[in-house]
Amino acid sequence: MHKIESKNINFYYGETQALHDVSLSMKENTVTALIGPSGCGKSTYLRLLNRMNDLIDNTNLTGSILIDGQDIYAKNTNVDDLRKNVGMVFQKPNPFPKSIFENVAYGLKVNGITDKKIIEERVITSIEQVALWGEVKDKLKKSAFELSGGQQQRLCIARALAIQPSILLMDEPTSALDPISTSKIEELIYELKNKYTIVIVTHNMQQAGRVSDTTAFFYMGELIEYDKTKTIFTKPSQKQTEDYITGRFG
Ligand SMILES: Nc1ncnc2c1ncn2[C@@H]1O[C@H](COP(=O)(O)OP(=O)(O)OP(=O)(O)O)[C@@H](O)[C@H]1O
Repeated sequence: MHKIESKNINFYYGETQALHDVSLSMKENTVTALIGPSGCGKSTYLRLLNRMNDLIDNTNLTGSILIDGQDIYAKNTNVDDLRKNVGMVFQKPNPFPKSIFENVAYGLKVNGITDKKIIEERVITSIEQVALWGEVKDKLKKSAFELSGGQQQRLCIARALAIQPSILLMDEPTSALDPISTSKIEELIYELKNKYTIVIVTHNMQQAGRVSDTTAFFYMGELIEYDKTKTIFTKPSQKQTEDYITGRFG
């Protein structure tokens, strides 16, 4: 069974169809990169996986998305539980105006965890998981805004991990970061796939090549090609994929 299975997805913003008959499935503990030129539907697809598009008015979805075999758009789906299971990290680091500790503890508290010891343990584990502990252990009470952009992004990943998701969605997580921070996040993604299933939108082809097991190439709302990353970058079967990865358009 696939961890994520989407079948015949069509998605509309009002009259505009943003995704056309997309079927895409991902195995557990893998990293999948979504690539393609601007406006091709990558983020739209990503946001369907934790129902973030529900927050936009006048949208319509047909087709089905199963996570662990359950239809996430079924009437009885609890969207809060879904979003706990499917964490998300955005393009720009978006820490809350709170301390480093509170940023990571926040989601736990919102989800009803009150035991201080459990909160502390989870905060520490999550910060360790993103390889940030050494850099922040002496200033957990300081504002998260005092961290560098790269540290803030790792903190946001820790915040997402603290609520123990099994899937992590990342929408261009390094596009606002310098090369050193970017490589730290890439190393982290590589480590995290042992425990999580990761889907990452990236404009950076080298990054897709470095971090992902499989790559999906989207063009104008269609999934043109989906294969092992190595195959996509060395022997794509579609001309459009080849043109894109060789920089002929996009
Ligand atoms: N909130 C929205 N309302 C209306 N149309 C939207 C909305 N968000 C995206 N779209 C449209 O849907 C299409 C796909 O957009 P999407 O953001 O998914 O593409 P993308 O591949 O992620 O692009 P980028 O790489 O530039 O982020 C585009 O035509 C876009 O204009």
